[in-house]
Amino acid sequence: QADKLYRGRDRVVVLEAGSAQRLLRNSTSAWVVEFYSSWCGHCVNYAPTWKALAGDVRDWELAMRIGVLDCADENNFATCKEFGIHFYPTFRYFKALATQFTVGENYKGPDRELQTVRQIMIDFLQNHTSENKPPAWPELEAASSSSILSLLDKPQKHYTAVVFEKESSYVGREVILDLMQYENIVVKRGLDVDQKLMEKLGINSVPSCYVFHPNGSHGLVYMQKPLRSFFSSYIKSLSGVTKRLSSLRTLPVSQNEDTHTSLNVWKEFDKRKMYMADLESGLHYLLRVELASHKILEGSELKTLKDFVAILSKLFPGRQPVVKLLETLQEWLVSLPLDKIPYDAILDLVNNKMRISGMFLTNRIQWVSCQGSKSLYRGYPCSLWTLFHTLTVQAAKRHEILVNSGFDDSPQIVLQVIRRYIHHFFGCMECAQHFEQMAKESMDKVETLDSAILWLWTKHNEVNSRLAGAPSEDPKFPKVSWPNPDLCPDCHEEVKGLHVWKEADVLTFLKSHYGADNLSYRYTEDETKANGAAESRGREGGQKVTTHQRKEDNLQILAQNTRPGIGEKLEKASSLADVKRKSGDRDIIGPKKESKQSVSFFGIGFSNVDMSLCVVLYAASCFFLMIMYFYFRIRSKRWKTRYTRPYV
Ligand SMILES: Cc1cc2nc3c(=O)[nH]c(=O)nc-3n(C[C@H](O)[C@H](O)[C@H](O)COP(=O)(O)OP(=O)(O)OC[C@H]3O[C@@H](n4cnc5c(N)ncnc54)[C@H](O)[C@@H]3O)c2cc1C
Repeated sequence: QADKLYRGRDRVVVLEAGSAQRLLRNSTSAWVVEFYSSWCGHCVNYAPTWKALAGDVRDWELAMRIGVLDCADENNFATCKEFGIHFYPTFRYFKALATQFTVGENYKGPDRELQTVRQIMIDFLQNHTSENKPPAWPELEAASSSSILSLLDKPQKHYTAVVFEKESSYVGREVILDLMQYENIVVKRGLDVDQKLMEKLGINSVPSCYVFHPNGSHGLVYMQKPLRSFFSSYIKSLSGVTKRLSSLRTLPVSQNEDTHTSLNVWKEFDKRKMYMADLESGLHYLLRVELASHKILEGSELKTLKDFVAILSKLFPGRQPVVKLLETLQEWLVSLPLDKIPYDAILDLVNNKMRISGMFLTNRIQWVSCQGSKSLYRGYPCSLWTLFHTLTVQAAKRHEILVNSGFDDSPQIVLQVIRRYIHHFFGCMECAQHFEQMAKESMDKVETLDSAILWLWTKHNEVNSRLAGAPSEDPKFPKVSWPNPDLCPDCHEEVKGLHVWKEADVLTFLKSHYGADNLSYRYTEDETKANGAAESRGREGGQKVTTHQRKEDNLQILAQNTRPGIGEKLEKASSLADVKRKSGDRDIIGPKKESKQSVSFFGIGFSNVDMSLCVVLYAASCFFLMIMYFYFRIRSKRWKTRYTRPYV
């Protein structure tokens, strides 16, 4: 709990999967919610502003509440998907008294400064119609001159404070909301347009505050500075103006004080190694959370997904079930004659259909070399960098595989696909913008696959130096130029007292660090499955093996399960794949050795399940033949005795 970005005392309501919809629907207050991700550096950096805003408008909570929802928390994945959150942070407004589920309205302010957000909150409150405006809300519209004049020399039950200001000013409305939970006071907003009224009350400058006392006296209040805080605190200090008791028992501030007791046990690791648990956890997040937030994929998004999965299927140095899953997904995407794909169909394939056939990717997050000293640090972006570096290294080692698989011979091929992935799908929008800027400057100049490895390394170091010292930096893992001398002494040199990188040595180091041989399978979901991994390390050798018969089954099952129209096309895709297979148009890369789980006869691959079925069928047919044999033997004996019995 201590390492969460937001806590109850921050006055921000921490929404969770179970509470979000319930609190946001039919609420008597409007809401502004930040959907954030604890791995997103910008969200971490912005947290102090969001907390400060929540503290600043704490008296407005009967009209508007400030919430947060952590989309990096596994429990909230589905909820963030329901709200259609693609990028972090995303700010959404929710109107009060909404009877239906809504995904809210996007924040459209020019910046995210505290004051701008506060003013847009007021605009949003004023956008409520008479039907969805709770009766307890104060009036934010300017009062008419006549209603203000009617207060003169007339005793009332309570104070009335009028903040005179320009039409464009927000001070009056802010003071009204600051005082909305106080009794014995009504605050109104007056505009400086009625010069006669202004002269009558002796107001020469705006904003100014004019107070009508219960005893009928009234007068202009002298303020040292005409600021919201000065007006509000003066009015709150008037004798008899007190906070309503019911307001003191405010709405629940946060549900999360006692929840989230996830016990993150520190995992010891070797910083010289790469961990499969990081790669698989990152891949799980990428496929099941980041991409899954896009309901339908089409156009350049779909093309990017296809290319990215194709690169992964050729270069991911994973365990066999994972590699098979990627290969099958790639084949499925390629053979699909659709220009739009509902992402749920992909999820169904990955989560259900493939699993039946033994293709499997963990659905648990286990950060090892990407774990942070607190849960708000590191994690997914660290695993994504690791994956990207691995792909550039694998591309250089296994270039011919890419070319044989129909990729163009460009040395930038992997970098360009990574660039498009980041542009379309990476949840941290600011990160994507920075990366695009770097790519625009120099990615096109990359001329060899080795320089692609070095390009990514250089750019990653640029990001490291930009982020050094930022609040998102994990103190236990400071952002430094990498690899440091401790990791790679050969990579460093001094020329005339100045540090220089020895790029040839850096390249050798990167190839070794991000090579499949440097992968540790410790902490993977089932370490025993690592024998599959040892086999798949042979992928660096890049040999062809047989493909999966189950792909066609998957397509057929999917065809039955998806929408009409898409179903038909999926069936066609199935037969297309069949034609492709018969014509020998296949080029799937797999383990060097034939795995224990896959046996090949006449170019057709059989899994353990296939083999077991064969054995069962074989045994059943033997059994059946035996029964037939004995049956006919007994019949023939009876027949013989009947016909050979002598006549009497
Ligand atoms: C494409 C991309 C762009 C990003 N842009 C931003 C941004 O603009 N602003 C922001 O706040 N956050 C950004 N992030 C996130 C940020 O870079 C870090 O990933 C995050 O802060 C977690 O940092 P970390 O300490 O885990 O190390 P990371 O920087 O994530 O590095 C992960 C691991 O890679 C290795 N490594 C470090 N440097 C290099 C290198 N130069 N070459 C090869 N390997 C290396 C180390 O083993 C390190 O532990 C971006 C992430 C990605 C994937």
